Amino acid sequence: MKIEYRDICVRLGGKKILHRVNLEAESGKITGIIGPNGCGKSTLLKTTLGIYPKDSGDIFLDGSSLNGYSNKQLASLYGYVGQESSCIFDFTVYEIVSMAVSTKGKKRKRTETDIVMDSLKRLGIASMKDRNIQNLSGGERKMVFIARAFAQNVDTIILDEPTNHLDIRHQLFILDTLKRSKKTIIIVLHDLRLAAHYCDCLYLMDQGKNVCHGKPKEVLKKETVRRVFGVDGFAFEKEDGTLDFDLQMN
Ligand SMILES: Nc1ncnc2c1ncn2[C@@H]1O[C@H](COP(=O)(O)OP(=O)(O)OP(=O)(O)O)[C@@H](O)[C@H]1O
Repeated sequence: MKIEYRDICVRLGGKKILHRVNLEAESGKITGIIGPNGCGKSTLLKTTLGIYPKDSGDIFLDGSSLNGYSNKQLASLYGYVGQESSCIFDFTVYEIVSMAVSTKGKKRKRTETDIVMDSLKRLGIASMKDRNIQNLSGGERKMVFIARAFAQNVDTIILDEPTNHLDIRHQLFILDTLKRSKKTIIIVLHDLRLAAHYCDCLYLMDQGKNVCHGKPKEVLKKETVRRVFGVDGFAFEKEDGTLDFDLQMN
């Protein structure tokens, strides 16, 4: 599915946070959102689910406006993995993931157990199924919430810094899993190396506005990186054709 954010304006606590932000996420591609702390990345994602109301602007799914959809309807359209992965209730990993499996109005060939276990296996955490979510580490919890997004069995997954709390092996594993899924992925990333390597398209934001977008090599140019992040770095193509990011540290 293709998602388009058109001219999204958001005001929070009387302050304008997003100023006519645009974004298009193509079907089956990974679209990354990057930008300094506080520039509005999470706010944009939260408008997708109606967590924050829009002042103006609209979001379209495959060309149809989602204006007027309830938060519940919006939540059923996307898998969402927020920054927070804490849970105050005593649920097992299995129970958390099973909450995403919708039984309403769908004739399913697979049982709830199949769907939950497939999602846990996909994330390599099937052995944790009976553990209390509260007793897991931050990284383990993050994996559970990503498994839950897969169990929802929707075309689009939206993730806010999913690599947060994960060790480097799991960061790569998660991004490889998302890439292989061929779903429409919108992802906020801080690590510009991961953004350059894994994203098909990047949107750079600053101070609640779009700065530029395009292929990682076009966005992560030396001048742009210096202007927006205040550091020296740039994306470059390696011999095998994949992209990397060179951060110069003095
Ligand atoms: N509920 C809220 N009420 C008032 N201001 C808010 C609220 N949520 C976020 N903000 C402000 O909106 C701005 C954008 O925040 P947001 O969390 O979207 O940034 P971000 O780009 O995701 O940052 P980070 O990279 O640090 O996660 C910040 O200045 C933040 O303080």
